[in-house]
Amino acid sequence: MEIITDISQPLALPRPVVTIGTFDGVHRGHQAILHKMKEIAAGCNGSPVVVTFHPHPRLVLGQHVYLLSTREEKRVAFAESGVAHLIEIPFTREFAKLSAEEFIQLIAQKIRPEVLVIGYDHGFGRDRSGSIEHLFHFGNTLGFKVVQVEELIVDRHHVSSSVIRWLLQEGDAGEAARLLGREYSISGQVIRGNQIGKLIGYPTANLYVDDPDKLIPSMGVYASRVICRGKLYNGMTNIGMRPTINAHKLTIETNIFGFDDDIYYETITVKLVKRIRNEKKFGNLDILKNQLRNDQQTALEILGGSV
Ligand SMILES: Cc1cc2nc3c(=O)[nH]c(=O)nc-3n(C[C@H](O)[C@H](O)[C@H](O)COP(=O)(O)O)c2cc1C
Ligand SMILES: Nc1ncnc2c1ncn2[C@@H]1O[C@H](COP(=O)(O)OP(=O)(O)O)[C@@H](O)[C@H]1O
Repeated sequence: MEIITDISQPLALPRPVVTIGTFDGVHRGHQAILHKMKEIAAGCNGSPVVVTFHPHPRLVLGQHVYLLSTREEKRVAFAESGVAHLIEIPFTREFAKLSAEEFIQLIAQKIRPEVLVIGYDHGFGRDRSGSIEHLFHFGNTLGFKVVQVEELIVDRHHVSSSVIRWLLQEGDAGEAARLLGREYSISGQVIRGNQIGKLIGYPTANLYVDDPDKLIPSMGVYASRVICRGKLYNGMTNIGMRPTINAHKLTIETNIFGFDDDIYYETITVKLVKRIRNEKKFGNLDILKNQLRNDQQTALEILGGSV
């Protein structure tokens, strides 16, 4: 996948079939759009092109939001979905001032789309004032076809980035995964903790998350899967303050099943499968250790397999 971050000059992409959006999470609704785009591109010997923005427009416009995907995660999701060219427009306050018409003219001049595939609620240009009706109109005058993709509903939820954010902030990792089309994942470097994990027989890899805007789901204990050194393991993850050891900082820590090695400063990815319970304050480390044994059992029932 080619990544383009400069559209000051016209691009010469072969028969571009284009979609435009912020695509936070690259969830099942987004995937339906990407699928349609690829299908159309395959039918006309065209190339699937995604136009997105970085940083996320809401962050630039001062409406803070915790995001489902980092820039890198979004890139990986697009590449895996078969996108040929990814155009990441640097989003600035200046850029946000473009009217709907100016924005679409810019896209038409620099990218020359043959087809524009768009979601059901797409708003573009200043204050998202451009609607799908505008697009059909501009398509006619600027010479591209517009295809709209229907809204996707999964388990009675409208699939949208904000619904998935809400589910994760409620701790419902299972339902979030259904809407995302994959488990919600967090990647980071393994850092040192208080060395209590090994002492009680459950070493935990503590994650340092580099991106301050990455959404951290609600505190609690989760059944998880872990990518470590290129392999997938079962595990259990605690997101919390660890009241039992009187710690005061939010940590994300994972006991990886069937694994025993030093992975300090290595990067791992934790995929949250399902929430097991709330974090609690236990009277002593022995009681916590018993609880961890039960958690491991519960996690294995959810994940299937053995330690
Ligand atoms: C699956 C799991 C569940 C946990 N649940 C709790 C909990 O309910 N309460 C708590 O205080 N700490 C909990 N912890 C955190 C432990 O206190 C922590 O792993 C231990 O203090 C080791 O910390 P260290 O990695 O800094 O050495 C949990 C950890 C894991 C992996
Ligand atoms: N099965 C495992 N799961 C997680 N970490 C493991 C495992 N086996 C070994 N380790 C190593 O042990 C470290 C965690 O041990 P722990 O005593 O909890 O130390 P810390 O307090 O520094 O996290 C991890 O960072 C990793 O390097």
